[in-house]
Amino acid sequence: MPAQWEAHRTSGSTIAAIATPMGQGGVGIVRLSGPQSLDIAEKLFVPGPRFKGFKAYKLHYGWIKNRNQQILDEVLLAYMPAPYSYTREDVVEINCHGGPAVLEGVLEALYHLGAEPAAPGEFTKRAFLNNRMDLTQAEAALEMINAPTQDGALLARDKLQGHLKERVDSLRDSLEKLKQELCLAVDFPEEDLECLPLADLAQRTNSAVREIDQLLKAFEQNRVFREGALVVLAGRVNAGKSSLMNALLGRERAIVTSIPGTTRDYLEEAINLDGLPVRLVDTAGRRPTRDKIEMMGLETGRQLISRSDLCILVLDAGQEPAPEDLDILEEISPGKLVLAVNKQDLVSGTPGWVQDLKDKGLDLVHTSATLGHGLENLTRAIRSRILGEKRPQATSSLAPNLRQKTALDKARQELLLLADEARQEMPYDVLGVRLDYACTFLDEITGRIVTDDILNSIFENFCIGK
Ligand SMILES: Nc1nc2c(c(=O)[nH]1)N(C=O)[C@@H](CNc1ccc(C(=O)N[C@@H](CCC(=O)O)C(=O)O)cc1)CN2
Ligand SMILES: Nc1nc2c(ncn2[C@@H]2O[C@H](COP(=O)(O)OP(=O)(O)OP(=O)(O)O)[C@@H](O)[C@H]2O)c(=O)[nH]1
Ligand SMILES: [Mg+2]
Repeated sequence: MPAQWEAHRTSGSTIAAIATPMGQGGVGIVRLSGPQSLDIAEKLFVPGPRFKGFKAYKLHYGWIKNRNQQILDEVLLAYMPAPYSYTREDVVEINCHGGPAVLEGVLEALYHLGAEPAAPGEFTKRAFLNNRMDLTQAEAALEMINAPTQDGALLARDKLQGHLKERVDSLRDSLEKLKQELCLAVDFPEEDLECLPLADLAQRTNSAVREIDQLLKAFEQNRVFREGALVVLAGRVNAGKSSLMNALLGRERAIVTSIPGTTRDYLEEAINLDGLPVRLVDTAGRRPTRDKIEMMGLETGRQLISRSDLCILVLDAGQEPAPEDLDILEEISPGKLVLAVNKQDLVSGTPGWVQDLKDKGLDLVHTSATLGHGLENLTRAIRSRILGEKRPQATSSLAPNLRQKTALDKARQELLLLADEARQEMPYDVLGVRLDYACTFLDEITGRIVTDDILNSIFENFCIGK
């Protein structure tokens, strides 16, 4: 462990928090970590008749008292002694009935006996500081909780298991080794050591860059599984955007009326499209307007479209595309566009202009939001526009998160500079400094080098009790 963290480890405080969500549940867990965990829990626990002392990793049946020494709830209690626990400290978990009043009563009693409230992510932070996991694994715990779909969970699992850490560490080790070979040539020039040939250096730098590129590619490919794809419904007023939003969600989320200009602001809802997590956004319908509020809504819509992974242009099958629709057709590349020709129930046959759009090779589906027709085709079109035919490769594509990606970018940049400087035959010690920088950026990913700022920015996103 880096020396700077010794202080944290020996700080000796015992933290407590409710580890399960607030609300009613079958079971709710209150968690303690730190040297006083068992002492504190013991003072509140009234064991059942078969209890013969606290055994590690057993569930002990009994009752728990509140801070006034009244029996509060029937519980199961687990004791996990250091260092074989989640945090590597003594951990006690109290499994209560899952109601907020019970859990708060227990927590209050723990505070009363000297436990301190845990900060967000503090259990996992302690696990990291005590070397039970590296930073990529700590982040994976959060990604697991936030995973919007099962595929997203599989990606988090790979990192939780330490596969990203292994990849980054082995890349770092190869650069470290390269640097040692360079330095040997610098430090003992008189010994006539064979210098590392520049061609070797170039080749090894190159292969490190390629390794980084693979990880960066996985970042892009898997982004939608971590965050959800942004899909925006757009088009002229009254085309049926809000109706389609509701139909896809399966509930009446957005207001629908026959009055053009019903939606003025945007609405966002999360939806799982056959495993693809989507943030579906309904926007204000387009039309010429001087209304200030409506203009603001339209501007918001435009910004959403520009950030979107996919735009669904909703057209009214009974009307030729309006200039506003043609604007969207112009603005957006066909790869990010699906046309939904809606109100299909009101027309018979395929109007000529629809055929023209199809002939242009645009992705087009016929829908009737009110009858619920064409929704599967629309879902399929959205999926295949965003994903192609691929699903995430749960075992082979290790996907860095944004923080990790940013550090990889920086390491890659150093390696490219190194390659450049090697071509200019710069001195070996100059080249060595580039390798040092690259290693430093890789170390930021795993947390071998870490600042308080990095730690805070990671763990402030956790929930309390994790
Ligand atoms: N009740 C409960 N469920 C939970 C957790 C928890 O902390 N408590 N977890 C929390 O995120 C996750 C499981 N992760 C865990 C990771 C390590 C250890 C642990 O005690 N490891 C020890 C002992 C391992 C062993 O006995 O083989 C160790 O690594 O030394 C516990 C949970 C999900 N479910
Ligand atoms: N017959 C038929 N009517 C539809 C269909 N989809 C929507 N409508 C009707 O068209 C009208 C407008 O629907 P909305 O969903 O509010 O349209 P919008 O595009 O959100 O409109 P704005 O919010 O004004 O931009 C409503 O009266 C809907 O009932 C459809 O597929 N078939
Ligand atoms: Mg609407």
